[in-house]
Amino acid sequence: MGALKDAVPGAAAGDLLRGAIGAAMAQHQHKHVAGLATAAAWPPPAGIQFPRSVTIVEVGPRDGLQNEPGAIPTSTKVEFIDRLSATGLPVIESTSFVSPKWVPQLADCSEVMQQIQRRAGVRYTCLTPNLKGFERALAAGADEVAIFGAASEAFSQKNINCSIADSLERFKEVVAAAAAANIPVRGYVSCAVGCPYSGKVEPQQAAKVAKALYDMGCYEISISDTIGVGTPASIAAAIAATAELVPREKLAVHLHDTYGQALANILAALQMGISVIDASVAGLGGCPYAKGASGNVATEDVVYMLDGLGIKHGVDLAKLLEASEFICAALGRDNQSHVAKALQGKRAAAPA
Ligand SMILES: CC(C)(COP(=O)([O-])OP(=O)([O-])OC[C@H]1O[C@@H](n2cnc3c(N)ncnc32)[C@H](O)[C@@H]1OP(=O)([O-])[O-])[C@@H](O)C(=O)NCCC(=O)NCCSC(=O)C[C@@](C)(O)CC(=O)[O-]
Repeated sequence: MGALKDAVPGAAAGDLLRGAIGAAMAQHQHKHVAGLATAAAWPPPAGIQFPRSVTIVEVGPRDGLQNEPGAIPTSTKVEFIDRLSATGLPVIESTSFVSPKWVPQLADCSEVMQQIQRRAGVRYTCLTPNLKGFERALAAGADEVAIFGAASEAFSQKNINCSIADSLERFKEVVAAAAAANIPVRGYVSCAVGCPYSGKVEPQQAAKVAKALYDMGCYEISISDTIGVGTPASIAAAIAATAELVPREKLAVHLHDTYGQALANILAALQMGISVIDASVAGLGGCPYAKGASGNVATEDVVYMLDGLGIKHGVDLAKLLEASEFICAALGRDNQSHVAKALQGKRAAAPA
């Protein structure tokens, strides 16, 4: 928030909190950021291969907001999603249809889905833990839903109040209802390398749950480091074990950055052929039922790294920065993206 206030001399905090950065200011920022080059692309060193293009799944409006301490107006969430839609991001996980008693921050999920301005080519997706959640998501116009299993029994109990086996039975109902409604279902395997309650998770355990989700009909499985304890070695082990049971091209990664390993872990995943990456603008995020978990890898940082690697992603970094500054101002939060901070610093130093 500090950086944005500095960029807008005289702006009252209340103005920033209430909402929209004005269109004129957004244009001004865009012009300045657009003038700041992103990473120059270098060819990969001999013997190292990366995917030619990557799909970024933006989880900021869901994962990023579910753990916020203060109330966030529905209009702020809607504007955040609409700004993200304008960046070229192809998938925006917009909210969760979970119990409002468990995640009060997303209790306005139906209103959010009904009020966003849908942009052609963008998939607006939602988390659904059970049939009730799926039915609500369908009624609210979700393009796609995600079910979220865990590789750790303890986390499954804390997060969705049932065992892994029971969760898989519930998810089958969601997948069947989604198939009948022609809605694609994505699957998460949370705590794929570490659990806040039971510690280290074996790669085979993550792989087993991933296979169960894939076999029941999920079109993609996101291997998730919920508490950000993974390193390139443990993430690679989870991917390798899972890829023995689920086609590699059906795998994604969802990496929190608690220990500052997320970008390194993504690089390892890219080298293993993974081409779908979850990320959260400004590094927002965290699970209310995983104590100590910090935000996801920042989308801006992922975009910058992909640019440097010459990997296509379709996201406009300048517009992403606008969305990122908007939500940080609305939440009164510092931006956790290194790239956002660097670009803000450059902009502040640039002649007017
Ligand atoms: C799964 C439940 C519902 C079980 O919760 P429960 O208490 O065992 O469920 P219940 O069936 O007994 O229902 C309790 C109440 O919730 C209602 N209810 C039940 N379901 C719904 C629904 N879908 N929508 C709205 N309301 C619902 C239900 O109707 C009832 O209402 P009451 O009769 O008391 O008034 C609960 O534990 C829950 O909602 N958990 C979600 C927690 C959550 O969202 N955690 C954060 C997700 S992030 C994550 O998991 C990791 C991920 C995906 O980001 C990947 C990563 O970062 O690693």
